[in-house]
Amino acid sequence: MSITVTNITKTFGAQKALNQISFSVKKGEIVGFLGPNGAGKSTMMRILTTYYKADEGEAKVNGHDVLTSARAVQKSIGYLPEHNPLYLEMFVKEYLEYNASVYKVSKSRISEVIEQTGLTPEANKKIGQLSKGYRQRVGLATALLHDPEVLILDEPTTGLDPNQLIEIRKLIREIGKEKTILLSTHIMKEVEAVCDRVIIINKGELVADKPLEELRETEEQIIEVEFDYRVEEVLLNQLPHVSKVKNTGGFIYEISFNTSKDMRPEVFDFAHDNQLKTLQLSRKNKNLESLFAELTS
Ligand SMILES: Nc1ncnc2c1ncn2[C@@H]1O[C@H](COP(=O)(O)OP(=O)(O)OP(=O)(O)O)[C@@H](O)[C@H]1O
Repeated sequence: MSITVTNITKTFGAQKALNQISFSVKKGEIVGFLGPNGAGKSTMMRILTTYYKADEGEAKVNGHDVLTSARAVQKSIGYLPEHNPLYLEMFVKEYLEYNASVYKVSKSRISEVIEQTGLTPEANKKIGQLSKGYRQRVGLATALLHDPEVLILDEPTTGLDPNQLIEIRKLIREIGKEKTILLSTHIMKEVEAVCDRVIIINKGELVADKPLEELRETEEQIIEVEFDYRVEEVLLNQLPHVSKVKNTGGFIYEISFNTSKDMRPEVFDFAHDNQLKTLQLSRKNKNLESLFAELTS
């Protein structure tokens, strides 16, 4: 395992930012760490990168304990913090050389990461002159300098325009062929585009840990229907394959079914048989977005 987290708890004053969190990340996996604002994502990442100490529990990176072997953990990890701190007055190459000297990294490695992160045309520019997307590349290049096995990326695409977003995601996928990556984000599309697995946390609690493949293959579908009058939920629960019925306001219902068969005609017939009018009817497959909404609302 590249990362193992066991029952980690972290409290700030009276607030529990993380409560008994456990998960692991296998070598070579790209795992999305998803959660609403304040869920505890950055706190978990700071514990893994040895910036914060947990109150309870154990965390290991490449088998090294974050508390007792902090140096070995730092050597194994490349970290791109949420607010990527860069010296805007420095030239790209100069900045990487400066960081390389801290890590005692060879000159040839600097050229390697410049090429790998697509920075070659910008290498002689000042960081302050770069677009946000290229500044993120500088952050990624810095995180990669000492050739760590594990990368921890805290919201790496925040504030990027749609083109830069695609480019950076492509780059992360490329890097992910060789490294283990834990990547935090608010963006579900990002997880779907880049990750093998998703971990969702909400208010410091782990609420889901699922392979993306499982979500893609799910047979669950949700039908949103609006009738012209109130319906008892017990009646809707009698429809075949129903797993859940939820009134989302007014006479609108969200009905979940466990089947790949299109259930819209059944719902339509149900309305007709019960002298109801169907004002609107739509079907969506259960995806990461609906799972996230269900688990964090
Ligand atoms: N150094 C700190 N001192 C006090 N409270 C903190 C500190 N760091 C984090 N917190 C609190 O812990 C909770 C979790 O914060 P964290 O930054 O880990 O969330 P997050 O999931 O990364 O959020 P976001 O998506 O907004 O970046 C928040 O309520 C935050 O205010």
